[in-house]
Amino acid sequence: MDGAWSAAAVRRAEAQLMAQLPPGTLMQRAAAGLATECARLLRERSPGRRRRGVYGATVTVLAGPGDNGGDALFAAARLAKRGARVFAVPVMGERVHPVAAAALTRAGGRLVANPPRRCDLLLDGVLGIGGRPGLPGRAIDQLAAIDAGTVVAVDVPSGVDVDTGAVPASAVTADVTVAFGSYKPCHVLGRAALHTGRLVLVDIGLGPHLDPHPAVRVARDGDLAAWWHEPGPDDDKYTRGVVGVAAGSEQYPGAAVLATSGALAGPAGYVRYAGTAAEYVRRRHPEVVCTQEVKEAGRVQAWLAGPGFGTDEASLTELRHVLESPAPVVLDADALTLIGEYPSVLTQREAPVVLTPHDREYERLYGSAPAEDRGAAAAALAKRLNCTVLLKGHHTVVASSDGEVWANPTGRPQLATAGSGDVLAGFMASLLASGMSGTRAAVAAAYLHGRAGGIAATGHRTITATDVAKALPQAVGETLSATDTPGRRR
Ligand SMILES: NC(=O)C1=CN([C@@H]2O[C@H](COP(=O)(O)OP(=O)(O)OC[C@H]3O[C@@H](n4cnc5c(N)ncnc54)[C@H](OP(=O)(O)O)[C@@H]3O)[C@@H](O)[C@H]2O)[C@@H](O)CC1
Ligand SMILES: [K+]
Repeated sequence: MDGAWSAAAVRRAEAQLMAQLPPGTLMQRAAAGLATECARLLRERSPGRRRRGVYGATVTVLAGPGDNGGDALFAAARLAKRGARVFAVPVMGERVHPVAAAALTRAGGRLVANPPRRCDLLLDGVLGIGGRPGLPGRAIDQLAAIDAGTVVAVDVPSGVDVDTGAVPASAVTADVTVAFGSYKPCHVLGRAALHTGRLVLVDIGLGPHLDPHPAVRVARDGDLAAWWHEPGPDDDKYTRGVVGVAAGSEQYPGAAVLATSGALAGPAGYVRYAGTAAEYVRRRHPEVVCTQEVKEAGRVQAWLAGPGFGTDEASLTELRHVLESPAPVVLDADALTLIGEYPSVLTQREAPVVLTPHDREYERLYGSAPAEDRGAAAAALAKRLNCTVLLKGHHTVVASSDGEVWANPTGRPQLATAGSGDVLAGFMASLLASGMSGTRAAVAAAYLHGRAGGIAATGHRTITATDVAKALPQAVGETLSATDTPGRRR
């Protein structure tokens, strides 16, 4: 697992580490890592650039008043020593880190008010973890005026809200963000994650001093491999878990087909379908056992209810039957609308429930739209309803009822396509049926679904939900084989 730590937590760790080191050591570590990454980027081929390499490259620094500007100026001094033409623009009056500015001028760089209109690399050293959201006017003007080959954000893209990932005012949009010591929530949450670009972590030795509980958790391949229940020689289709899917209707049979596709791609051994689209499900998936009603479906280890399910009286009755079962449940789409109208159906439930709202469904459940702090928004709903919440978005967030927040690192805009959520929900129910906890099932499903979207999109501009379902087994295979951690057996 990776983590993202708040600015305050980073400062606490930094203070502990700095007490053991000569002054300025951490800034030099940060600047060295930043310069290395910049040099690597300058060596890369880039369409708008005439030459490759550091020597002769034009590098512009937007330098703010604090240590973030200091990091940028020290890194730029290293590039100037290697022959780059460096121009640094102080963006808060004349306030710049004095020692770093002196190092830059000694190395041949220049402090200027008007840099060249074009540069190969723009270093955003305006604001770091001491920044409040928004940019100073001079930074906004320079960003608009400069045509930069590559924009590198120093530690964080300036202007974003570091701790929440909100972007309430202007902010830098980076191609690459070079983070020091640890990730921060803005790198993985909300709209700020879209400003981050590719994320590079420079190790400055902060790790042992960071609080063991990050503000936001980020799953990695190894987590998935450790959580995945690999079938053993004594397993059969029942012991691997049975998934029940209550989805689709005569009007929306596709939701039933897609949700069962997702369920079939998961680790459970058996998929049962209950609903009025049975004929369509049978035709597409002969391996699914179909009934008309939830009560006829028999025992399952997890239910999915909701996609294409309808919101009438009959649907509410079926939802009640699902919730009466002692099994964990994923509630999606129409089931969320029903829960919004009849919240009492959720009370008295002991087995885990995972809710998968998009923003409008969230509003129906919570009474107001999710706040820009999407981690906090998901956690508030999870706490209120005592459920796991998977809040969908370009960076999907999962929150447990006890306040753990996870940001999903996979996924792409093409996944916002009809039926993609049905596949996700069915797959998640299969993970639950295999014995994963509600939060892990939600985190793992988002992760693998995003990865499947990536596989399906390779070489294509558009993808369908069916493509995503078909790519899920490959996403699982690649994820589980990408690590040496053996899959745990039950
Ligand atoms: N932590 C670590 O381990 C390490 C940290 N390091 C580096 O230090 C960075 C943090 O540096 P930092 O504390 O000096 O804060 P930073 O963000 O540069 O600027 C604060 C200044 O900006 C101003 N200001 C704020 N918001 C504003 C706004 N919207 N618009 C305009 N002005 C605004 C604010 O002024 P104020 O208004 O408060 O007087 C204050 O003067 C960190 O991100 C990393 O790069 C590494 O060197 C080594 C290891
Ligand atoms: K920055």
